[in-house]
Amino acid sequence: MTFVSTCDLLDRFKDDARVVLPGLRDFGAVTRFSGPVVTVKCFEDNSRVKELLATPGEGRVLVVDGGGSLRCALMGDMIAGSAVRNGWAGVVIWGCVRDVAELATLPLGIRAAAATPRPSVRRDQGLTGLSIALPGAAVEPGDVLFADEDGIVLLTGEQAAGLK
Ligand SMILES: O=C([O-])CC(=O)C(=O)O
Repeated sequence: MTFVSTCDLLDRFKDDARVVLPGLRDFGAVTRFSGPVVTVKCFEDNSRVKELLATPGEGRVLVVDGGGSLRCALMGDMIAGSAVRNGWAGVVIWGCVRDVAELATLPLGIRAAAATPRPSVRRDQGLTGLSIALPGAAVEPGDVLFADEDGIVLLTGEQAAGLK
């Protein structure tokens, strides 16, 4: 997908573009990324994140509503490496990551609230394909997410299809 800067998107779509509140940090080696959204909602359990990132990403972005938990990490270098091998454009997590030094070397867009060394416990819980939320912005499966140095913006698939 053609990359358009988040500032240009706001100039064009104004209040019709959804902007995630500032605060998610950049952990990957790719700072600018975009793609259609796949959603996960989970809490301190990264079963769905691991599963989905092991399937073909086809340039999509996995958006994880982890409830903002700072108690454990929903992705580390093994799962992020699987995302790279499977062609995901990025992973945006309202929650934590770990293995920060390794994540910084991976050709993947990665945004998360913070880092913590504690892994999550996989109990096979969490749902995919739901309407979820990042701070300040609702996120629907099939939205298109754009991330760059200025922030994270969401458009509907229809709005994004009109960008050329
Ligand atoms: O396995 C996990 O839960 C997270 C992790 O450390 C990795 O992806 O390397």
